[in-house]
Amino acid sequence: MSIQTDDFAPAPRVVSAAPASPKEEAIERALRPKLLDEYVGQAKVREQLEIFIGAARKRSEALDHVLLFGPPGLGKTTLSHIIAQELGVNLRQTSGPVLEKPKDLAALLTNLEANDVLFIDEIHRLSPVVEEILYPALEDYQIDIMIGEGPAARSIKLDLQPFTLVGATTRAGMLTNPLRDRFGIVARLEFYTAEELARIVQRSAGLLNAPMEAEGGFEIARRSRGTPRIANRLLRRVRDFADVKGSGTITKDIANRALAMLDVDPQGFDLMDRKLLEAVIHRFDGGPVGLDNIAASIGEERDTIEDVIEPYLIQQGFLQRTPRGRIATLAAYRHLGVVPPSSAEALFGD
Ligand SMILES: Nc1ncnc2c1ncn2[C@@H]1O[C@H](COP(=O)(O)OP(=O)(O)OP(=O)(O)O)[C@@H](O)[C@H]1O
Ligand SMILES: [Mg+2]
Repeated sequence: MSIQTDDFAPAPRVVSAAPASPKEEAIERALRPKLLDEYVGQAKVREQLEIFIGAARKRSEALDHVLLFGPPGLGKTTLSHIIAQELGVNLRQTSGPVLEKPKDLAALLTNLEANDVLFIDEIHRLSPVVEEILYPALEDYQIDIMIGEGPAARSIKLDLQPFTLVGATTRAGMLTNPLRDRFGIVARLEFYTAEELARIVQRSAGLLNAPMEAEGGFEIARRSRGTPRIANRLLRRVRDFADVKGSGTITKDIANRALAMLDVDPQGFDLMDRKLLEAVIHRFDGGPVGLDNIAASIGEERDTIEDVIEPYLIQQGFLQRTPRGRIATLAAYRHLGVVPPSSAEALFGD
């Protein structure tokens, strides 16, 4: 009998913001809003895009290049699809790490039709040689490609159709300046409010044919770390719980019990969040402590801490990022039921 390595894969973190599996990605696709009107929240970004897309359509021009940035699961990929849909053009999709050689990108670019959208996910991970090709493409819709090899090699210019690049990244800070400067529209996605997430959960429950009371939906929304991907994931787990332990309807009580079983606390924090706060408080006296020390202490990758765990803790005011390292705030002490030292009172008390 062969052993599948999957059997030993660690259980995915229930509130991790990355898609857990190909199956989850398929479900996500089904729940993805297709039009700007169905896209909940991010009012400012939506309003801007509505105007710019409307103008581009009216003039039958390509939309300006768009950079979308923000933590995982907030709707960057969703928005890129919506942009193409609203423009009424094709969407070609790729990602920074996939584009290894200049010719990979050249092939994509030369196949674009007029005003198409090219979506490059994880655009901060483009290799420098590929990025070089992109500059003239973005600016003048032209690329320089090398033909032949050795002494006979020469460079020729190719004209491209006008197109829109939509780049997505969790780390705007890691983009090179010349690349960032070439985006006419830069949109930062923010964490969603509980009310906005409640609307998303309500809509998804409808699509999944899951009976749900409003209060049950709100309980899920409130504990989803401001992230639609997590909201949709928790919804599916709570629905399972409702089917097995209840009558099938997602009530407030069912949601509470299911989320407790999943170790999601009333603040929406999971084990990793609490582990991080506990480490800062107990092992590093509340900080300031550097990222590498935190990473070693909780056995998590630096990048995961910076991209996935920290942003929400910081946004919620449980952690502060200072030049000297991370500091736990009074809210963090209170959340863990630890009496804060006087130094923390002095720093954060009012
Ligand atoms: N504004 C929104 N309204 C409704 N649903 C949303 C919204 N944003 C995201 N979602 C839902 O959340 C899921 C995850 O969103 P998406 O894949 O677009 O995130 P992402 O920002 O691209 O994440 P990553 O950084 O991991 O690529 C989508 O499948 C979609 O169902
Ligand atoms: Mg994405």
